[in-house]
Amino acid sequence: MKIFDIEQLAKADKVTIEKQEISSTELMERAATLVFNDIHSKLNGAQIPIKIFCGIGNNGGDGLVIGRLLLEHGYQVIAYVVNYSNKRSQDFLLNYDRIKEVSNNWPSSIKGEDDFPEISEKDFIIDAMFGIGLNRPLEDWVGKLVRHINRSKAFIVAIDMPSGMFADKMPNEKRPAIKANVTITFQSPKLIFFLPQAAEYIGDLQVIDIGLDREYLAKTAVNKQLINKPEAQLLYKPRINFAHKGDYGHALIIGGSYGKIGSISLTAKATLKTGAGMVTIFSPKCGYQILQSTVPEAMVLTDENEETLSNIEFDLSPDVICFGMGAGTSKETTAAFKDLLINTKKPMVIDADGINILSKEKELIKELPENTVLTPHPGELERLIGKWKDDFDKLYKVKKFSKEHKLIVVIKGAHTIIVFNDDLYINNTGNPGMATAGSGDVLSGVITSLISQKYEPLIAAVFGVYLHGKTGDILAEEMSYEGLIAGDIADNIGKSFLDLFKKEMQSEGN
Ligand SMILES: NC(=O)C1=CN([C@@H]2O[C@H](COP(=O)(O)OP(=O)(O)OC[C@H]3O[C@@H](n4cnc5c(N)ncnc54)[C@H](OP(=O)(O)O)[C@@H]3O)[C@@H](O)[C@H]2O)[C@@H](O)CC1
Ligand SMILES: [K+]
Repeated sequence: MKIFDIEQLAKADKVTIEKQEISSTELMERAATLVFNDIHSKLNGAQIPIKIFCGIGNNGGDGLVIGRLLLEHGYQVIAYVVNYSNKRSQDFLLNYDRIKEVSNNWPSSIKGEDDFPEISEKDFIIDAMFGIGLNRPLEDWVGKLVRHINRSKAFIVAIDMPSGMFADKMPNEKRPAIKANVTITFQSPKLIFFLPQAAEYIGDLQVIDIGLDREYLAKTAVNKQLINKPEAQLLYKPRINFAHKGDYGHALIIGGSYGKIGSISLTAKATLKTGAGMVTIFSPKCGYQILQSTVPEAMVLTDENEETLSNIEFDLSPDVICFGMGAGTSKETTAAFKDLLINTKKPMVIDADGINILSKEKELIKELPENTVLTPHPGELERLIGKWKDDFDKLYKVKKFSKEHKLIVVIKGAHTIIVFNDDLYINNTGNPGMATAGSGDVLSGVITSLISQKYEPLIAAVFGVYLHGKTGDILAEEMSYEGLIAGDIADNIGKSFLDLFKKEMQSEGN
């Protein structure tokens, strides 16, 4: 799914109005009716106090339409107009009159702190103060109202965006925004919704298709995509009949040290389970017996050193090399990694201590082949690119790093983001159960395996992250978040392939 900028969405609104020959009022009615339907289906007529905070622009207009429809269906509604400006939009004004026809009262006006209503934790709040039109800091008293609503512990549904949130700046103490339980957004999610620091403001995300012009949406280029099943299906390469194991490549997994052999065992298993034709593991001597018994399908080569990697020599020509899991960052291992980089130019996946070594020895980065995939977790990423001010700054720095070194960076997190040049691929599978030891080792194996099967490295990263997360989602249903461990993910990657083309009873939401 494309993720549009707010300028593109505003343009999409305009184009839709022209091409569908409808008024902006009708488009607002359509969008707000879809929100109403959703809320109505959940509240099911419950007589709980609903308070709607409306701005004076079109987001406020949405709030007034939702309020009118709720009143018409017998709900207890109080609508407030937050008068932060005198520049009321036309569609706001029209719906201001319309709600009065139903309630027989004008909405209450809030002009300052004295007008703030009491909010109980039993209230149901609809936040329609600001949407994508927010373009400057909130006035002091409006910021206080936002904090007042947040303090209430009431259940909050934000319309289009949590009010106070800019599309391109993180909210913080000085820049307050509504902390919604649910955000119902129109047509396309906004990038900020997927950044970790925004999670506490967004709550559960719902994207509503309000029928904006399909042609405009299809033709408009974006550099951000959300990866759900339909996108993943397009990435899959069917296996051919009469295939030979050589058709699916030979992956070489290098890593491990005394006490950390399990990591490469997980990576190797995931590489095999994702479909690589052959896997060879290169580990310190101490890994030999463990690996032969935990992953009998893989071949094992060992270093001359007992406990850590010191000299990575092999007489084979792998299609891809994955380096780093459990390797440590000792002097010998660093030197061995350096020799490996200088002597081989195979496609590479670098994880964990591989990234830590690159962070310490920055000049090694230029030895990485183009399109190498790096899979850092937040700590490893910070060591690699330095501290960032906020999540937007992090993306800026990673894009710069990716462009400068021609690398693919997989920023692991609740929504893992794959960065290549200026393009972002935001994964929408996975769950908190996957925050478990070794989960990253499995991901490296999945990506390595896909590269070995001749997927382009960028596709392998995007598709691999999707499959890894999807496997976790399928397993969480069977065994709970708590019960899920990395070995389960490695063992069950196949389920995510099966799921790719399984017919759903209902089409997948977001
Ligand atoms: N277009 C369509 O057809 C559809 C639109 N839809 C809905 O419209 C929403 C966008 O509406 P919107 O453009 O009117 O902006 P909104 O977010 O309501 O802000 C109101 C205005 O406030 C102003 N302002 C900004 N910052 C400020 C500040 N700090 N303090 C004080 N004032 C400030 C600024 O105006 P300015 O003063 O800069 O001229 C701004 O325009 C969108 O999110 C969706 O909910 C849907 O109905 C679907 C159909
Ligand atoms: K809002």
